[in-house]
Amino acid sequence: MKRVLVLHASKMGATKEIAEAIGAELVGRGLHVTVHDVLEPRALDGYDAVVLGTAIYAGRWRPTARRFFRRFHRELADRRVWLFESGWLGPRPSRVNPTAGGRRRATRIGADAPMVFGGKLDPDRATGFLDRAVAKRMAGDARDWSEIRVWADGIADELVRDWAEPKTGN
Ligand SMILES: Cc1cc2nc3c(=O)[nH]c(=O)nc-3n(C[C@H](O)[C@H](O)[C@H](O)COP(=O)(O)O)c2cc1C
Repeated sequence: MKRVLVLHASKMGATKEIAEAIGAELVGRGLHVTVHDVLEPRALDGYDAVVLGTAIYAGRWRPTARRFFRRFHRELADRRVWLFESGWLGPRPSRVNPTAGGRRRATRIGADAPMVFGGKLDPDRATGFLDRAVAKRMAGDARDWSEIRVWADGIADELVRDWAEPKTGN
């Protein structure tokens, strides 16, 4: 059975919840899925596809996601990989661009540029002066669960098609 690894690099939990929703959608489509913090994997052996999501802080991927990518970029280049970033808050901007670092990493492994989802800021989850100050000013939840499910469904469509058993008996 082919396996999908869904990884999240989250500081306050919003990106982790997006990764869990993606994982649940893929499971609903009959795929074998593991959802983990990006810190966990010691190797990617046994996983045929990877979905990697990171929160964006100050225009950059989380340090744990950057480290993961540095360590595993060769293994990622050998697999189907989808990337997503979670960041913007408030009303949906007319155009949302992935970070420059995210685009560069995607190119390096032959993946599409990261999908960008809205994020969430909850002052109760923020620690540290800066995070608390920003979270108070920009508190809100811009995640669009149907958009997230549709994106995950697109991944499932591609994987199911790629992994379909060759037809016999014609
Ligand atoms: C200090 C701070 C800086 C942030 N910088 C950015 C940013 O540069 N771009 C962006 O899109 N979102 C930014 N955000 C919003 C977060 O990325 C967003 O709230 C995200 O969903 C948090 O994910 P997490 O809960 O998984 O850590 C920032 C938030 C804080 C608190």
